[in-house]
Amino acid sequence: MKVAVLGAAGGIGQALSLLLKTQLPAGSELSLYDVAPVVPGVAVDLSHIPTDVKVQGFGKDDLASALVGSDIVLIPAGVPRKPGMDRSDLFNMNAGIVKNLVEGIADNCPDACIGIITNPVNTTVPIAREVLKQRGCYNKNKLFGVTTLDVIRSEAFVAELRGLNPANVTVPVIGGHSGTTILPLLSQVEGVSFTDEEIKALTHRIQNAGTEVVEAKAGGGSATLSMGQAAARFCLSLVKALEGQSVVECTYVDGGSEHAEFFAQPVRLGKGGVEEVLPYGEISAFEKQCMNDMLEGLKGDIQKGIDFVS
Ligand SMILES: NC(=O)C1=CN([C@@H]2O[C@H](COP(=O)(O)OP(=O)(O)OC[C@H]3O[C@@H](n4cnc5c(N)ncnc54)[C@H](O)[C@@H]3O)[C@@H](O)[C@H]2O)C=CC1
Ligand SMILES: O=C([O-])CC(=O)C(=O)O
Repeated sequence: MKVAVLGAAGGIGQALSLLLKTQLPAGSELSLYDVAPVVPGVAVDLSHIPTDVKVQGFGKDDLASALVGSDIVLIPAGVPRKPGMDRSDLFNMNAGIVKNLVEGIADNCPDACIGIITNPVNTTVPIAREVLKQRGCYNKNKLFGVTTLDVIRSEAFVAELRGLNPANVTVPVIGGHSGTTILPLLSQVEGVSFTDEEIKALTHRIQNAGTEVVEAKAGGGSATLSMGQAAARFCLSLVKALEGQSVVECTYVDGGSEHAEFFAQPVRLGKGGVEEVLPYGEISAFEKQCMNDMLEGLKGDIQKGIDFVS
């Protein structure tokens, strides 16, 4: 199994690469690419950890070598938010970065599963689709917006509120990955009930958790460590799936929803990537209202990505 991380020298990239160096199956290869000159050093540093995962670093002119033979490509390359910015404010900087990197994927490892982390995810994933379509190698079962951070935050916050072990808490999160498009299905958390006030407050906290980190970091960036963990969880699920196990994760995918062209919901992963987009089940009246209120915004985010490429 070969996993490439594009943007590997950044805050997310380094945390993610560390987790993958210690948790990928024995015999895997980890390929680290970044335009920052420190990337070979990140690879050397990680290579001193005694696990059976081979790490190689690639600088800005070596994208092709970094990508060739990859089964999974994760993209956390790009600029993070500062206080006062929305994720959509990152579009001007990050849209072109994602477009270029996905062109590289199309040219060098067109069959790889691609996990997009770069914000605004609601828009960068449609950009990736349009690029892959233009290059004639689009497989909707292999393109994912990584929304796992919304899931792990929901698990952490629910467990914290009810004094539970987070390992035993599961919360599906559907929709997109910004503000009100993030829709945690708290009505589906097993064995736990909430008052209407708790539901409102928790939903708001989950939707604004990225901003909570951005403000706490006071200009020093956005979530990197929790995102590293979230991306590692998603990647390791994908590895298991490609090896033949059936695994379910919530992720932002193409074509599985009546609501919007791209939509995050539970997906059964297998050898071919997405095996089945699962129904998200019954939702509460509050969740239905939240969904209706956010759909227009989500569709606008998606269209912006399509327009960028065409
Ligand atoms: N999907 C999600 O849930 C989350 C997404 N993010 C997003 O992830 C992105 C990265 O965040 P951080 O790691 O905190 O930023 P960072 O600034 O620490 O790292 C970004 C890295 O990308 C590299 N880079 C820039 N242009 C590149 C290119 N063309 N090719 C390869 N590498 C390139 C930079 O050199 C840098 O090392 C941001 O867009 C951020 O908004 C952040 C948190 C959660
Ligand atoms: O909020 C941000 O800019 C980064 C992000 O996507 C998150 O932490 O969920």
